[in-house]
Amino acid sequence: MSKLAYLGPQGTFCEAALRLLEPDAERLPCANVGAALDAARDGEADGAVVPLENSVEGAITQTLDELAGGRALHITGEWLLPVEFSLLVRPGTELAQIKRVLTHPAAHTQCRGFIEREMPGAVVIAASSTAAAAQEVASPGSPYDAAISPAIAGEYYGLDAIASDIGDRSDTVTRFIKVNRPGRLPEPTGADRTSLVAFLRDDHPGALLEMLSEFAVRGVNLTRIESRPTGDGIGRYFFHFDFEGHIADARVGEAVAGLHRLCDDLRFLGSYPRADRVATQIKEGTADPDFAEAAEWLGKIRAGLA
Ligand SMILES: O=C(O)C(=O)Cc1ccccc1
Repeated sequence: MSKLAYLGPQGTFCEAALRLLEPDAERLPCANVGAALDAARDGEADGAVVPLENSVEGAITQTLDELAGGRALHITGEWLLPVEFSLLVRPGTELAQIKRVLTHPAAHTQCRGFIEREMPGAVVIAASSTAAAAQEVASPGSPYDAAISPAIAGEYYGLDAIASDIGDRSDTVTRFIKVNRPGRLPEPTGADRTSLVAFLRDDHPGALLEMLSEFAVRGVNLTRIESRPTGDGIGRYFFHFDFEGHIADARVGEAVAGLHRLCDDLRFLGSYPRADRVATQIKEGTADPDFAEAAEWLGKIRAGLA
């Protein structure tokens, strides 16, 4: 049975994702995303499940930064799950009494409308996860009045939901990923995604365009691009890319090799089946046989045979 670390404690959205999609796995709750990834790196767990991005709020930046640094991990799977937020309080607390609300920053930004409308005077404080917020609110003498969390966290920690489905949009989905220590890659399925992190060699006009061209000329469709500060001063960035296809595909392999020539450091983050199972559309002239035929043709030219 595999043991998977996740953003805990019990009751997070991350745990719900894990329970749903790997019901037989042993679960290891961790205090934050970094600790979950380290448990996978150190072998304390076989892998980790962490949130990566949200359809409203965008990236979970802690996850992006943790994957870009430290010992390499590979994404081996992804899942898209709807999230629904509840306002949890100790029994007896009323909406009008709420002054201090605790939750994960990604939940805060997705419930801004409700907070402004229903609790305009409340201060929102960041917690490491939605369930950590609920656990804290439930603890004796807590200075916080409410947590924004999944409803199930209320059941675990003995809190009441005084409002449900408080997100600004009802169709919000979160993308969770499973990571493992580098090893055998998942087989190509025809509906795959590849992720990597690119650190530019030097800053010059058109540097980003040069990277994008490696994808464009080979017909590789990007599905996400994100710049993150390197920490080495204003204006210094590295880039996260997600794109369609598997590293085993010729066009993807060649695009990644092209990026490798352009970059100081290129970190491969994995090729894995897409959660939505949408098959990759292959542009004319960019299928594997097209690359093989072109290589054969070039070989003949070089050998003086054509
Ligand atoms: O804190 C959690 O429960 C998480 O799993 C992270 C998160 C927070 C808000 C929306 C989606 C995921």
